[in-house]
Amino acid sequence: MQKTPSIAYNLSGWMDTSPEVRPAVNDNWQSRRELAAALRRLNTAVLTRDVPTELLQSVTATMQAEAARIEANEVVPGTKAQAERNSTQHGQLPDIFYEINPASGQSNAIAPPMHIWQTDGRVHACVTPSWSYEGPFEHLHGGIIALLFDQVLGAGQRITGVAGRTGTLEIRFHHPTLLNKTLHLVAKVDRVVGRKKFMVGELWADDVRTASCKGVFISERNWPDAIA
Ligand SMILES: CCCCC/C=C\C/C=C\C/C=C\C/C=C\CCCC(=O)SCCNC(=O)CCNC(=O)[C@H](O)C(C)(C)COP(=O)(O)OP(=O)(O)OC[C@H]1O[C@@H](n2cnc3c(N)ncnc32)[C@H](O)[C@@H]1OP(=O)(O)O
Repeated sequence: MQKTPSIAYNLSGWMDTSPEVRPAVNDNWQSRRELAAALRRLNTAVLTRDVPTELLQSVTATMQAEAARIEANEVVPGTKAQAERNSTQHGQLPDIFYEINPASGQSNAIAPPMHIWQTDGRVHACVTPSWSYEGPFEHLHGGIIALLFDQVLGAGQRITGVAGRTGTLEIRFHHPTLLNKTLHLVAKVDRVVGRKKFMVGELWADDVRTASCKGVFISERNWPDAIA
């Protein structure tokens, strides 16, 4: 039997329709974005500077104390729990998804963060991975490329109207992908066969296609249309 769509799980409105990152939904999320940006900066600085041991130890002590101050607050673990709070501070599911996703979340310090938008039946994305994402010397880690593709193809499947999980991702790495450069991704639905959505995508650095991806996403059984 079809589940009754719950407003709390409606993701519509999650994806942008323009290359502009949307403003945070409130001051709390704006502050989280700024903290995430500071954490990314700190991480990249630690990885790319010749830092004296004493300074590293001092910063560690400060950061441990700051982490404890944050941890002293009420625990709200994960997208679902955050959405169920349904408060002005926590926002609705699309807002939360936009902020905390590990590939595109503006408020998630481990996200590069990639920005995704939909136009003309395709999904586009741009991202500028820093030194924090290095794999081979001076180039982007292949596992991070897989993350970016999973997210962009996963976002693109919503064009079909039904959400699903990643079944298979197949990536071909054509050329090394430079760091600290704005990359563009594009994805579209190739075909739909039953519950299987076959997606295709490409990663571009300027006019060089550095990787391409095919993905199969399996529509959720009995999942309400509202999740798409
Ligand atoms: C909570 C669900 C909602 C998910 C939310 C996702 C997106 C929301 C939408 C928009 C949001 C925006 C961005 C996207 C965000 C994130 C994207 C990343 C998503 C992920 O990162 S997600 C984590 C990694 N992912 C998993 O953790 C999956 C683990 N796994 C399973 O949960 C099952 O394994 C499943 C569901 C895959 C299938 O299970 P099932 O029981 O529903 O399917 P079943 O066996 O009935 O097969 C039906 C037909 O699919 C074929 N088939 C089966 N498995 C296949 C496979 N792996 N590859 C290719 N084809 C496959 C069969 O061959 C058959 O084909 P045929 O009909 O022709 O016989």
